[in-house]
Amino acid sequence: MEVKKKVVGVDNGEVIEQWLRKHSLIYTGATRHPLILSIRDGTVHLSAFKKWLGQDYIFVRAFVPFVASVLIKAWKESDDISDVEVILKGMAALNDEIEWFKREAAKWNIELSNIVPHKTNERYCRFLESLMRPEVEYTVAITALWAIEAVYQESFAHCLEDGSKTPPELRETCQRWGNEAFGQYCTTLRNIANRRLERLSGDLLTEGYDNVLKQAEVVFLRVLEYEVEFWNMSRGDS
Ligand SMILES: Cc1ncc(CNC=O)c(N)n1
Repeated sequence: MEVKKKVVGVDNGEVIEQWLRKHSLIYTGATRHPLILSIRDGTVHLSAFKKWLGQDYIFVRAFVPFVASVLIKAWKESDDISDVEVILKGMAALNDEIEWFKREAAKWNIELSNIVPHKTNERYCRFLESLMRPEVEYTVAITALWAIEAVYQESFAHCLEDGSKTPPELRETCQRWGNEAFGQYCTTLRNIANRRLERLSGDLLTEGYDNVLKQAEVVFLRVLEYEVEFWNMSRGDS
């Protein structure tokens, strides 16, 4: 039996909000990357956009089994049955997304079957694979899922804000992740992650509680690093 002790009277705010303050530099690096800023100001090189599109299709194909693994963890470990439904809706959206990638690639004359995964992409996909292991706690995995989605949501929403000069032919791409419903999905994921992380913060006597909290923070930071590298790769910096 798990022994738990909730610390009362201690409230440092929500864990993720604390991390966002603590790691704001790297978070901004991932969500306001020069590639995103160039889309927003209309100076983006279409070669960079096309490179991103082809590589991201490969990434998303690997992302599907990762999300499936989070779904399994939610089913096994979550204290709230609605988590499974939230993740299932996310998976359903990925089904549409894969079809969208195929249509978008055809529009740009990109042959998806010929795309060779870039080293940076392979590293990120291997990282996802490491998070699929059963030993990785649900709390850690859902934190990663939130972070991965949030970076895209914040990045592409920025390209749609008033005053942005995003080229018309790229607006649909920005809409895909920058739209309100996707923003809502990310907020729901963050709430789930916060709920799980806060439970850990309170569970002083649960064995390894601080360990899982640390693991989740490290995974959050790794996601941000991989996202920055992914943008860099698309610009041809690596
Ligand atoms: C590299 C990367 N990060 C996050 C996302 C957004 N999630 C699913 O589409 C993505 N497509 N690609």
